[in-house]
Amino acid sequence: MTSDTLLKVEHLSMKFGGLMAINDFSFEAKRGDITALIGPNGAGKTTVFNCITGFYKPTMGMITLKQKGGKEFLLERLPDFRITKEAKVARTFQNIRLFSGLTVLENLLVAQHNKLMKASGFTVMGLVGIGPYRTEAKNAIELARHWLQKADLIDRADDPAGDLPYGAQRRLEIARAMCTEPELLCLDEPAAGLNPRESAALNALLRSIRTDSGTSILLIEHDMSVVMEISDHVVVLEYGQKISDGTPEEVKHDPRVIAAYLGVEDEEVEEVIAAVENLEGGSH
Ligand SMILES: Nc1ncnc2c1ncn2[C@@H]1O[C@H](COP(=O)(O)OP(=O)(O)OP(=O)(O)O)[C@@H](O)[C@H]1O
Repeated sequence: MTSDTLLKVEHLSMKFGGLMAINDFSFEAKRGDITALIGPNGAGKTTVFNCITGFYKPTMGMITLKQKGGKEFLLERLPDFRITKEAKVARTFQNIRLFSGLTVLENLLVAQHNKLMKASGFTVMGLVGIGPYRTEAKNAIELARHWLQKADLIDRADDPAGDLPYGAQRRLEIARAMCTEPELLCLDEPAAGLNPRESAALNALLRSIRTDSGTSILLIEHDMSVVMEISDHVVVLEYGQKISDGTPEEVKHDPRVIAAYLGVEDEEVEEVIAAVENLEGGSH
C-alpha cells in the first residue's frame, strides 16, 4: 500500500444466496481524491459501500484503510460502529436520514455526541460545566458553524431540518457527516433528485471538502455530469465486476463503459469498440 493510498479493496466478493452481487472486485482510492463508483442499476455499487462501511460482512476479500497518521484498519473485520468511530469512515444514504424535527444546528451537534459525552466524563457534573465539557461544546458549535457556512446553510441554522428544500437537506447530511471529521466520506447518490442549481451547490461543497479538509470522498453517482465534473478517479462496475478504472476522461471513452451504459450484449462490444474508434478517428 503506497503512502498516498487511503483505501484498498482487494478481491471483494459478496454472495446473497445464489446471487454473486460482487465478484472478485479490487480498486484503490487515493488520499485527497474524489473517487466515483459508477455502473448500471443493480451493478453492485451500494453493496460495495455496505461492505466498506460494515453494514455487510463480505463473503471474501480484504478492505484496508490507512489513515493520515499511518494507522491501518482491516474494515471487513470491524463492526460498523468501530468503522465510524475509529477508522473514521462516514457515510450518507440514498434516502435522506436527518432528524427532521431537530434544527439544522442541532443535527450537526448530535453528530458530535460521542466526543461531547467523552468530554463530560459521562457525569452530570461534567455536563454542567466542570471539566473539559465546556471547551468541547464550544468547539462543537464552531465546527458546526464552519460546515454550515461551507454548505451554504448558515441562514437556516435554527430552522427544523425537515423544513429545508431537498437539495439543502442533502448538503446538511454531508455537513453532518463532516462534523465527525472523517478520513473517508462515502456518499450514496448525493445528486439524486437535485435540480441543476442544487446540483451545482453540491459540487461546490464537495470540491471545498476536497481542497479544505483533507477528507477523501468515495461516491456512488448516476448523474454523469457530477461524476465527470468533480471526480479525480472513476471505477466502473457491471454485474459485480470491474470493467473500467481511470480518470473521468479515460473512462468516458472506454468502449466497455459505453457498451454497459447502452445495454449492449457481450458479443456486440467489439462492434461498439470499432464504432468508437471510427468516431475518434473521424474527429481528429
Ligand atoms: N440484502 C440483499 N439481499 C439479496 N440481494 C441483494 C441484497 N442487496 C443487494 N442485493 C442484490 O445485489 C445486486 C446489486 O445490488 P446493489 O444495490 O448493490 O446495486 P447498485 O449498483 O447499488 O444498484 P442501484 O444503482 O440500482 O442502486 C442486485 O442484484 C441486488 O438485487
